[in-house]
Amino acid sequence: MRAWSAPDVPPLPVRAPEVRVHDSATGGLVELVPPSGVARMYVCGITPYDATHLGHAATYVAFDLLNRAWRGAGHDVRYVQNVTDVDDPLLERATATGEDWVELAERETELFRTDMEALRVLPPSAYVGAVEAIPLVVTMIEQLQKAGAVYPVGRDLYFSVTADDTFGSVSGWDRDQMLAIFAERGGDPDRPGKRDPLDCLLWQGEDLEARPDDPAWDSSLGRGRPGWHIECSAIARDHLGAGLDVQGGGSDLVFPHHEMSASEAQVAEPDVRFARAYVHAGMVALDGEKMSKSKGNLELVSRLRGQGVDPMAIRLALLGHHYRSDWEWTAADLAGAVDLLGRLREAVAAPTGAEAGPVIEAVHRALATDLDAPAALAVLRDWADSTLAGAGDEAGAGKVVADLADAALGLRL
Ligand SMILES: Nc1ncnc2c1ncn2[C@@H]1O[C@H](COS(=O)(=O)NC(=O)[C@@H](N)CS)[C@@H](O)[C@H]1O
Ligand SMILES: [Zn+2]
Repeated sequence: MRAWSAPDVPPLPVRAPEVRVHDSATGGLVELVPPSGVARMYVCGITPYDATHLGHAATYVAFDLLNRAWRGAGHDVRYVQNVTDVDDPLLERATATGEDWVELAERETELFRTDMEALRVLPPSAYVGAVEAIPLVVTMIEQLQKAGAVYPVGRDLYFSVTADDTFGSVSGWDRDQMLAIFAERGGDPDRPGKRDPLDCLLWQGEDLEARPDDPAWDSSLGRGRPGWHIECSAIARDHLGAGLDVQGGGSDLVFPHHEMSASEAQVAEPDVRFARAYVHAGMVALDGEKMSKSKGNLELVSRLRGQGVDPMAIRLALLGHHYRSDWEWTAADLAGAVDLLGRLREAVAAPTGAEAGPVIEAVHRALATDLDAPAALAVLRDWADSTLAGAGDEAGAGKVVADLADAALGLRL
């Protein structure tokens, strides 16, 4: 599947330090020096409807910071992202709005691409849809069958979580916590015939009585469609190989999605840990509740853009919050970002300014420390304030700071 066009990344005169990020599995900071020299990151993509809300945008900007921090430290990055272009929530939305589910997915994926371009998010090297990945999914399920980790319930196939003795190591949750949230996030703990309530769906067999409108594909497993978690295990393994550096997404994916994806991949490739770090972005709320499609409390990037809001002001507002924090989107947030954007642009346009060298070093250090964009913005704001107050006489400082803001933060000033 086509990704989107890449913004240019201006070269900087100095190399950034190696980046350390918080790993959900260990609860600590992990230094992400890619052993293979090429950083490999899988970030879960959208389920293409109600795109691109500001929660989506905040999460993809967060991983864009990691992508840029790796590049700033001199590493190439192989970044893979999926599109969950077949799954229950998408089919339900298509039915509810009377749309063809394929057209809905294509339209919303295209809107997402244009929003990512406007926000200057670097595109993935591979952008893979669940539908196009069905052969990869079937192959991985066949491997899991050989490992004895698959069993049927009716027409469907389930993954047996007891097949993986590291199950639970991504979230660190105990069974009660898992059981409490599993049903809310797509699980079916109470389905009769399952060996363990936490076992998850791998393949949903076609059932023309119960779900006559559902799409289905022929496979060695029979006619059906893939479950959610296995899609990411299979796409990541195929496009990045086992032992990738980061599996990423919003914090609502820690369990069951990333736990199950890792377990399935690890049973398929027992000797290698699926990812060296599991990185999760906080939840953005609106009107007091997490922005979510089911609640419909959404602010869309495209709506703001349609109102003439500069996408760089949207990006700046997102960067003002630490990527792991949960926070509330407000109009005041955006207004503050519009104002700061104006000040930064005025300062970098000044013929001389305060010394740029220390700004590069401080911004790089902030981002290398768990992607601390708010700290990086404070450095830029201080530089702009002193430059606009007439301090410093370094000719060309503005150009250097503008290149830094672009390369490290994706902000085109
Ligand atoms: N309110 C929110 N704040 C921050 N991130 C969010 C929010 N809502 C969703 N996300 C993140 O946005 C990404 C896409 O979410 S999604 O459209 O629901 N799609 C999925 O979660 C699956 N397609 C992943 S394979 C996920 O990483 C999710 O965690
Ligand atoms: Zn995923």
